[in-house]
Amino acid sequence: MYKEPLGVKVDFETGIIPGAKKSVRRLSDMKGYFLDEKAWEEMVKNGDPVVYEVYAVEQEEKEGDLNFATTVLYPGKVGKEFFFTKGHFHAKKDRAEIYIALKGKGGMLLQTPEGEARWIPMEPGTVVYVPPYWAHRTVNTGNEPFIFLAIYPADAGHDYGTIAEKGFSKVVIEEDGEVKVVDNPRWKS
Ligand SMILES: O=P(O)(O)OC[C@H]1O[C@](O)(CO)[C@@H](O)[C@@H]1O
Ligand SMILES: [Fe+2]
Repeated sequence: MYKEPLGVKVDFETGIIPGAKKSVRRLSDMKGYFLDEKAWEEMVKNGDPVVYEVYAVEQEEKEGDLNFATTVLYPGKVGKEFFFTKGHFHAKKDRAEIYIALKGKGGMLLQTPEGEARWIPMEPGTVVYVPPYWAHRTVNTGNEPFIFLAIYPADAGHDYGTIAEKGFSKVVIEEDGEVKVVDNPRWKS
């Protein structure tokens, strides 16, 4: 009747959670996500790098329960665009989430269903509150792995479709040696 409590030690240096389910996203898993399609194709041909790894401790999809996961988002760029996670709305759209940055440098792009975007820079210790209804994507703007912990309702689910199709209204690029958050030229609301 009662579930067993759990204490695990997250390795803040590597992001590894012992016993967690690991998934790996390579660049080839992210077709259509980056603006520079030629650069994407070249990089997929030349080694198809791992963009990020997720270590997840997940429960049954029931209201009231919680999941947690670390993500190790590697440094890199496709063209001018920094490596990022796919990004998603929650399938249950009104579910919120908390992110805690552990290592490296990056940020989070958030967006309403109408396409209003926000950028929140993240460094170790930054806690980000993702309110209900906001899509969210993390971006590595540094040159070492960007590692963070996410805590989310077990019944939140993932809706990747909208973002896969339309992307975010902003993109995070490097220009003149600077990190810039600019309008996505391909965005259509
Ligand atoms: O699910 P995405 O967009 O690939 O991003 C990965 C991260 O987001 C989560 O889905 C939580 O929002 C985690 O599994 C992981 O921390
Ligand atoms: Fe989420």
